[in-house]
Amino acid sequence: MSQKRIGLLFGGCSGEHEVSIVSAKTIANALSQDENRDRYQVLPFYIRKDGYWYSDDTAARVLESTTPLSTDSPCDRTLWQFPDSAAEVDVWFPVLHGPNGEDGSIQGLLQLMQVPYVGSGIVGSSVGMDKIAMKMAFAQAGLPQVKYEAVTRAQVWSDSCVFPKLCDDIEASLGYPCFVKPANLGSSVGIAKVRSRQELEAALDNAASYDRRIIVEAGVTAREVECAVLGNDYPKASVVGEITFDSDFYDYETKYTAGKSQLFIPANLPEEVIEQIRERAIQGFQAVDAAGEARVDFFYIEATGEVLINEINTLPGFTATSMYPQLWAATGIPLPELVHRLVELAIERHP
Ligand SMILES: Nc1ncnc2c1ncn2[C@@H]1O[C@H](COP(=O)(O)OP(=O)(O)OP(=O)(O)O)[C@@H](O)[C@H]1O
Ligand SMILES: C[C@@H](N)C(=O)O
Ligand SMILES: [Mg+2]
Ligand SMILES: [Mg+2]
Repeated sequence: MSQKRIGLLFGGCSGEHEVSIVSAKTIANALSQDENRDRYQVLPFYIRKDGYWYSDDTAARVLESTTPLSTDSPCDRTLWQFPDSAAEVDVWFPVLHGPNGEDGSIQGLLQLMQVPYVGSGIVGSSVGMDKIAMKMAFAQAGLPQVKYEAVTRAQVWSDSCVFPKLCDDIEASLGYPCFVKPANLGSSVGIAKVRSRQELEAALDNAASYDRRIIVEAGVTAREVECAVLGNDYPKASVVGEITFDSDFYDYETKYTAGKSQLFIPANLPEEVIEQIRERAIQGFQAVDAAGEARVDFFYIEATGEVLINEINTLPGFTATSMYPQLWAATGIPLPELVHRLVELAIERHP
């Protein structure tokens, strides 16, 4: 059996660049472990923060050191010249979180290349990434979620009385605390929990620096639970996991600093709640037309028994503190088997 060449794409023009490198390292190791050693040859492709592609030794060095390349030095290719070895890839494995990687951009490029790629297609990626579009799709599927308002950068950075009126409306409809988020990001980058008018104004201004689309959500006091999904047309849900932490919310530092959060897998929840979460994870996956992999995040409000869908991540993290691989390991699919299945699902979807 000849080895398949897996084009591992990581880095990217995204606020989650650093997380992507760490996730990609985990996946590269898993693709080279056990039976995967005979199945796959990993070709690393690193996308610098300014969009230039690097392969071979340079990409391998970034992966090994988990240190991004500086954008100060010029690249000897143009933005549209891909490394020659890109033509040798049998299956692409994007491990790019956030804008330009999880939002349908790279999926469009890979689709044009006519080479199978892991994960969601263009629609699933873009609808899953944009929290406003995602919530509309979830609402259409009848999935309960928090109350929210959609905002544009133009409203936030307007010269007139539009901005004060916008803040009045948010205060009236959502109250405090509320969460301000760039619509297209992840790892809590650009997210703020706000408790006052002054914080709201600052948070909207900050979110507008990341994205022209912004979402503001009513804050809930809830347990945070996550469920992993795997599959194409017949997706399966993993066991459910819970995250606890002492910080104000599950922010970037809490997510990626060892010891700042605790994961409980499986979550200690009533059986009917677990089943509801697993069912809704699959409904959320299908509502945005996701494929391959996704992690669906929920709020469980213990006092009322409500389960609210928070979001879907169509390119979930694979860092040491990330839930997706741990949820599958606890469900009986160890990491090398998981990445193998993801490659097989890519081939099934793009025969
Ligand atoms: N409406 C809300 N009420 C209470 N807490 C919230 C709310 N929205 C977000 N949070 C807090 O902020 C965290 C990050 O939110 P969210 O999952 O939407 O962001 P993200 O950047 O897409 O994260 P990731 O992709 O890394 O999971 C949540 O895990 C939770 O701790
Ligand atoms: C990578 C990060 N956005 C996650 O959802 O795990
Ligand atoms: Mg997310
Ligand atoms: Mg989340």
